[in-house]
Amino acid sequence: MDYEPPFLNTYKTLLEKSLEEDTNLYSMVERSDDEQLPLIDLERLNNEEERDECMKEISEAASEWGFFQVINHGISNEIMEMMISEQKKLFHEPFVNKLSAETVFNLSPNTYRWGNPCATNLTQLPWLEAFHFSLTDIPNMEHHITLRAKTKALLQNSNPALAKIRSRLEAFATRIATLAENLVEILGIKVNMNSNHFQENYLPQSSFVRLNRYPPCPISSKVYGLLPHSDTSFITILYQDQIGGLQLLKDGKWVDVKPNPSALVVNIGDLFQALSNNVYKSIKHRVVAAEEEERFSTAFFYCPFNDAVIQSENKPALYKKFTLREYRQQTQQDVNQTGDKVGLSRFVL
Ligand SMILES: O=C(O)CCC(=O)C(=O)O
Ligand SMILES: [Fe+2]
Repeated sequence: MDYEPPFLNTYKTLLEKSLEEDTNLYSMVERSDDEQLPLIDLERLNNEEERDECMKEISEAASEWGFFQVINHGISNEIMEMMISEQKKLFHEPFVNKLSAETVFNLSPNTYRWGNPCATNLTQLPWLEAFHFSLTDIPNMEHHITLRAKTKALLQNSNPALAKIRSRLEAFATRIATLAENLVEILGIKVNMNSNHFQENYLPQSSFVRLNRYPPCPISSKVYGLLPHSDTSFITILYQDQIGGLQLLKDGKWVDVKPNPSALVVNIGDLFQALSNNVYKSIKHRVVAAEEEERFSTAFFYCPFNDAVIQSENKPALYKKFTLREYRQQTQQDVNQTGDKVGLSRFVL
């Protein structure tokens, strides 16, 4: 198919080396079938009698699981379906169009990514392609298109999916940012932050929307769809299609996050774990590669601006204060040197 990134060709040497070993990546840590991820009905926040109980469930899920699902979250099925269908069209554009999207649409470098050019063995190779959009890039896409009005027809012919996705991204990001703001405010109250803390200190202009596609994978027991990781964000909100594959680590076992068409998955990121002094947990998660079917997910990473200072009000503080910029520099350095991001443990006092 002309839209598939050339995984097999590009990573031929890695594949040949590792195929000789008879390992199954997923049998190394046990899976748990009996754990049920909390499912929270946000409609209850609008009911005076149930509001407090609902807030309590949200913060308990964030500290016990670091993950929960929400329904009645205010983002209509229509918005989600339009986003996903546009996302599909985008990923089904010829591979060369996806590669040239950054230049044509004036996007930040590394918006489109696939695989891992630094992988030295198969376990470091995510079987994934993604568009990682900075929120500040989305309006610029329009600007750029307008500026090049004369060539617009040409652009739309060569890459109609990207020309159209801007409005879908905007509708999705605006609504999901409101949900993120409501959730962090609720979570913040439970760890003694005043209700405007996020608005006053972090103005989240540097949030991201990430569109993920997991291509069918002929060697699905040997690679991850997405490697085990924690998110850097305050919180992440994710919509996944019905294929399944997302798993989170709980008490040393991998737990499936079963798809639910009405639910969004919320998880705590590293920054909120630090800000809450470990009350809330940024939990490792991964995606299992699937053999037959492609899988789509859409993630919103609620992040502060780069110079925002992350420091907990709770005493005694467990982490040094740091800025998001410092955190990113450290994790990048660790990834380059060790292949792993290391993360918050670098900032422990
Ligand atoms: O695709 C998924 O289900 C998870 C995606 C994810 O964890 C991420 O993009 O950080
Ligand atoms: Fe993630």
